[in-house]
Order: sequence, then structure tokens, then C-alpha cells
Amino acid sequence: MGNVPSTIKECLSSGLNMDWLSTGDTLLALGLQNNVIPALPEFVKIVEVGPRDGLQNEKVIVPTEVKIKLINLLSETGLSVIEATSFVSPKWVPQLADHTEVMRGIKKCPKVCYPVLTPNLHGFHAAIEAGAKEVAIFGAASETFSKVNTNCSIEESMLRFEEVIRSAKDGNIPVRGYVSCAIGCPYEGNITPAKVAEVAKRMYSMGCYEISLGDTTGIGTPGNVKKMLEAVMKEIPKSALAVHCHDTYGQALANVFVALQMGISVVDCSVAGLGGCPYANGASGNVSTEDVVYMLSGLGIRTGIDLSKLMEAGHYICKTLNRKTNSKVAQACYKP
Ligand SMILES: CC(C)(COP(=O)([O-])OP(=O)([O-])OC[C@H]1O[C@@H](n2cnc3c(N)ncnc32)[C@H](O)[C@@H]1OP(=O)([O-])[O-])[C@@H](O)C(=O)NCCC(=O)NCCSC(=O)C[C@@](C)(O)CC(=O)[O-]
Repeated sequence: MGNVPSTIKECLSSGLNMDWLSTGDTLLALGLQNNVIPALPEFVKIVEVGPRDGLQNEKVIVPTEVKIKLINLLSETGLSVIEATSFVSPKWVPQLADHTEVMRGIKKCPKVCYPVLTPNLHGFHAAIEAGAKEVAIFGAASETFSKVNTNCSIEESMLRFEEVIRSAKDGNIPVRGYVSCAIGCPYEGNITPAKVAEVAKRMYSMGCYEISLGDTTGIGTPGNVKKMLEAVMKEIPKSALAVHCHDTYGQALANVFVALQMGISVVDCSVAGLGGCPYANGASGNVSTEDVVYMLSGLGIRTGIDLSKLMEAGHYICKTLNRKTNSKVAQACYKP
């Protein structure tokens, strides 16, 4: 990069118009010009959500044995967290009505944690009965989405979560928290960073050990994801945050990258980019695990995951569901 100025002073005196950049952005731009990528974590924990977030949105009901085989294949890849299913109402999400059979049927690898979604105490008790050792509650920063997704207001959802957390504490069960619509809502449009920070703070203060910020509709860009994260980071330590980016607008990998630059080191992903939310019409799957692992490996960031085994698992589920993978990496280099 021969003629690129190497300090802020040189850059400013070189006559480049930098007015449109804020100070933080100026430093970032200079870092990138100098081929230095700032402040990236050394290790990233991937939370694989494909078997839950991915399969909850399939048109056809995926057979239980297919779900079990997918989770067993994923357990061999080096992943440390695989979200296995949801203990939600089968009337609301028939695709995951076999939650108990899935939890009982999978081969539980001692190094892997298999959390499940529990919207209320009913789901929590059923999950524990089925052998779950970790659960996740899911709230939203949009009033309308909360109603459509879980049939209650944000305030009512907080009461349900308090009950779940109280019981979880008694049983020493860690609870993760999701905040959906962290950028936009399919019904209300834009959601303010302040609202996301408020809901996230309440769930964190209640006792969630980690808050996953969901760009449910995949509408986010690095610009508004950064603003949202800045607001949330004023309330919650970044070590307790995760990002959950759907890829509807093709921005998910860029959004993950900006989160990494801001010090976040937990990323939710879905093998083969499966999925979406049944109550967010048109939203596509999460960023594909294969693409995130490939990017992290290129950045020298460890994940502990074997990309070829991951692609095998992605190939298995795509072949079984008779669909093309959404992973660009698998499209480019997977050979069955
Ligand atoms: C929350 C409820 C259960 C409220 O549903 P409800 O109908 O309001 O519940 P209720 O308390 O009025 O009870 C009605 C019936 O449901 C039963 N029931 C009550 N609770 C349960 C339960 N846990 N499991 C099974 N059954 C349950 C209950 O026993 C009763 O049975 P009945 O007497 O009529 O036979 C319902 O709205 C529901 O299941 N919603 C889940 C929707 C869902 O899973 N959405 C997708 C999740 S993905 C997401 O949210 C986004 C995320 C996390 O991926 C992040 C992102 O991308 O942003």
C-alpha cells in the first residue's frame, strides 16, 4: 500500500476529505488502509441454531430421526453449543412438536451443550423433564412482534421470564436470552437502539448469562448494527453479548464482522443457512455457519470447528430436504 498515509496526521495533511467519517470511523478507515484489522477476538464461540431456528421454518415437518442425525453430525464438528429444539406450543410451531423425542434421541457429547427454547414455565418444565441442561428465553424489542410471536406484551413476557429464571436458578440451569427485532420489526418497521438496550438490560438483570441480539428480519447493515450495539454495550458487558443475524438482505456476514470489531465474540449461525422465523414472513435463514467459520479462519480467529465436517452436516440436511445450501463456501468448495 505504497502511497497510503500511515498516521492520522499524515492523512489529514494529505488533503483527503475525511469530513464524512466520525473519529471512530476515521481510525477504522486508517486501520484498514494499513491492513490492520482492529480489535478482533482470538476465539469466537459459535452457537449453532440450525436444528431449532433452521428447522422451525420448514414447510414440511422434518422427521424426528433426520433432526437427530443432523444434531449428531453437528456434535462431531467441534461445535460447543447446538440449540437442539424448542419447547413451545405444537399448535404454534408444529415443526418442533417432537421436542421431547429429539432431546431424548440425540447422542449427547460431553463437550457440547444442547440448549432449548422455553417461552414459559410450561415449556421449561417439559424441557427439564426431557433432559435439557440449559434453556433460552426469547423476548422482543417490538410490542407487536411479542404479541404475534408469543401471544403476550413485552411486559407480560418479562413476568413469564422471571418465573422461568427463578425455577432455572433453583435447578442450576443456565438461561440465555434472545432479544428479537433488534434492528427492525416485520410489523412496526425500525426499532430504536434505546428500546433494544432497555429490553436486553431487563433480561440480563434478571439473570440471563448471555443476551443474543436478533436481527430477525435480516434488515440490518453494519451501520445500524453498530449503533444498536453501542446502545446495548452501555448497559451490558460485551462479553455477555451475542449476535444473531439473518441474511435476508445479504448483510449478515458484514454485520457479524462489525460486531467482532466491537469486541463481541459469540455468534449465532445456522448450518447451510437454514431457517427463519415463522412469525417474520419473508425473513430468510441465519448467516450460514460454514461461511462464518471460513471468514473467522481467514482472520486467524479460532473456533475449534472442523469446516469439512460442518459441510458434511450441511450437505446431509440439504440433501434430505432436497434443497440447495445457502452457504456460499459450501457452494464453492464442497465435494460430496
Ligand atoms: C408462548 C406460547 C406457548 C403462548 O401460547 P398461548 O396460546 O398464549 O398459551 P396459553 O398459556 O394461553 O396456553 C394455551 C395452550 O397452550 C399450552 N401451552 C402453553 N405453553 C406451552 C408450551 N411451552 N409448550 C406446549 N404447550 C404449551 C397450554 O397448556 C394450553 O393448552 P390447552 O389447555 O389449550 O391444551 C405460544 O405463543 C408459543 O408457543 N409461541 C412460540 C412461537 C415460536 O416458537 N416462535 C418462533 C421462535 S423464533 C424467535 O422468536 C426469534 C429468535 C429466537 O430465533 C431470534 C431472532 O431471530 O430474532
